[in-house]
Amino acid sequence: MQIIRVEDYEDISKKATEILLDRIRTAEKLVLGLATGSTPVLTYQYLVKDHQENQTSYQHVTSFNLDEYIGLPVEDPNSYHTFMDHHLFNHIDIPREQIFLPNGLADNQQQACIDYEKQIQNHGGIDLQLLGIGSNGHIGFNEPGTPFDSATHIVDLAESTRKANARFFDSIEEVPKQAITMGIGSILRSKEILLLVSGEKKSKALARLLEKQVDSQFPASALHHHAHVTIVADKAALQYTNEKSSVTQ
Ligand SMILES: N[C@@H]1[C@@H](O)[C@H](O)[C@@H](COP(=O)(O)O)O[C@@H]1O
Repeated sequence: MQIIRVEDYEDISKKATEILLDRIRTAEKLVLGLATGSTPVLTYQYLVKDHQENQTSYQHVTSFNLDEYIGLPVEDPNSYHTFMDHHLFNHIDIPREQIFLPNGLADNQQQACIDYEKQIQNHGGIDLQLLGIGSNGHIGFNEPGTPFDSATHIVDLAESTRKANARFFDSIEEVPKQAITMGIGSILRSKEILLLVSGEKKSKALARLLEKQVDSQFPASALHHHAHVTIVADKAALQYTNEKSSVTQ
């Protein structure tokens, strides 16, 4: 696990953009795993800016998002479909048919999970997975207790996760109670993982992750089972961490 320590959120986003652009520009074909939440927003803005200024192309990129709420129409402002269109897909040249998000509206949800997992595999797996982390250690929507070998599945969202995400909705009652998410196993099958952690509110979760105790009650700790994880974190997020030795400045 490589940890890149930077000053602040802006620098996290610049570093993440640099890593992503390196892969996007050098690969002949690339499968990106993408994340929602506030953390990657500025990274997406920088990717869009780069596309406008340097015409970096996404014609050869396929993307799979980590998760989606169950029951929100695709066009709902809070659906992750809308989030991704608004922050990234509407502004770059990725072909629409190469964009995949879990289907939160399927009649047969179990089948939708199986289909999503198959689609990822049919595209040769994810080359680079972008991740954020929840304060309780969730990755994607994999809440504490999720088996580390889980594939795409339906989850009941933790109250703490619904509360944290309520800021995007008019009230907590409107936050869906369920979501469809890539499993921890799906995430671990990615060839490379890039985890972005910003701010004081993630500092305890990051400190716990860097204790290196693997515990299913703390989903992000599964990342210790992966050989190629890069964490880009700012000073505020790293404030409880004494691991200066393993930190690249
Ligand atoms: N499903 C998403 C996660 O993929 C994200 O990593 C997490 C953290 O969000 P934020 O980046 O807003 O702190 O929130 C949501 O629950």
